[in-house]
Amino acid sequence: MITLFKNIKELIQVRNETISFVSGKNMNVLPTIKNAYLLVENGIIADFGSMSNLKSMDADEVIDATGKMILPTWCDSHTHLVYSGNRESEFVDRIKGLSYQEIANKGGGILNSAKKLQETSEDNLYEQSKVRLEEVIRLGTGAIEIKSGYGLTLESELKMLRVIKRLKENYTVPIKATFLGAHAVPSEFKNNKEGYIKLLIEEVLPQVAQQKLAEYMDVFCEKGYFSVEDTERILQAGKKYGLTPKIHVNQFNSIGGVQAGVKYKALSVDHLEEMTNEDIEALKNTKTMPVALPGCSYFLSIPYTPARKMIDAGLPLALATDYNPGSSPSGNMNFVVSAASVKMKMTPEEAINAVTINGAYAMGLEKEVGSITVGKRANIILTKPINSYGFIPYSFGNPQIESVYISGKKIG
Ligand SMILES: N=CN[C@@H](CCC(=O)O)C(=O)O
Ligand SMILES: [Zn+2]
Repeated sequence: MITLFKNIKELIQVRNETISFVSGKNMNVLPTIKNAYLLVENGIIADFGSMSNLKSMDADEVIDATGKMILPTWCDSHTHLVYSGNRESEFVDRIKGLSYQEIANKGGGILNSAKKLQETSEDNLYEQSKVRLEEVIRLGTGAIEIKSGYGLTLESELKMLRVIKRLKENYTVPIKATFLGAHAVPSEFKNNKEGYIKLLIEEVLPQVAQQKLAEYMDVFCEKGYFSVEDTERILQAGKKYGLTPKIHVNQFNSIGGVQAGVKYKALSVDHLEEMTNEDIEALKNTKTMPVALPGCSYFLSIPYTPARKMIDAGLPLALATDYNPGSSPSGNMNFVVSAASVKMKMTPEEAINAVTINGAYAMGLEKEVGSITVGKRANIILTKPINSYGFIPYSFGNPQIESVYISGKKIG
């Protein structure tokens, strides 16, 4: 099957070769071709270039993209999309003045979601999760990472990971699974965190690895959750099973989680709302991708990751939704692009690089998605007629996507 997209007003994020990620000043460089064509063969990008170089050919399908733009789909490298129910009542509690931490201390928060998930059947959890996955694909997400971490028992963590596996089997978007057993200390272990860590290391991790249910592992390294020492122990245990870390750090406090991530060669360190100069220094010249989650900052009214300071210091940055019921109940990457520009002062070029090539790297998918490159999957966004790609962050809340193609097939 050959599909030709022709007369594309601007083809965005074109890279002749696969690159890992962009950092510092290069984040402000977004290569494009104006008046372009894109050729897709059997779901893979086969060719692209300027319309003036298009040779005559027999395509099975020709799509005239006059006035419209094409970009690679968004790469959402941090989500908790598999969850049960919602936490709307906590949202109302926060409106009335309680903080996220106060709600968590009262047994709400992650523990509230864990209780709901434990009481939900695997089939029902799958049904709830697939609705969210389909929704975010329609919003332009074409590769996604999903974490466990609302199970907090052997049985329920495995249940979550099996749901992620079923999503992988039934959808063609690339999905990466992350084991986040160390998301919170369950109430049964309230005064025995050590017991829970032992359970994770000695019982849950070996099962996750044996059943090949995750590519990555995560720890919520934060005051009141898991200390740097706990984090290092858990990462060390996961390393034995070949699980690469992608960790939650510096959401509320800078306690050394960034340094632990770098030490254990984490693929990414995520959140980073609180960053010291030492944290920024620690990330320099490493392969660990910093990931900012502006939806969480927006929803919890906490600081935004200091993107300007980090990029100006030469670091790369990826952006993701953190889609979860407590701190970011939205998987809309278009909002993330906009919030990054409006609130974090990232240029449209920086924001688009952060949600495409850098996002792909942050989940180990940079060879498959994240740019318009021959040989990559044809996971692409066709915009409505717009004047420039800067219109996407500018027109916040107004969808500029006309259609989404996954492996060359139009969705919906
Ligand atoms: N901070 C830790 N975990 C999630 C939120 C979990 C929740 O509140 O349910 C996050 O990334 O924001
Ligand atoms: Zn998260």
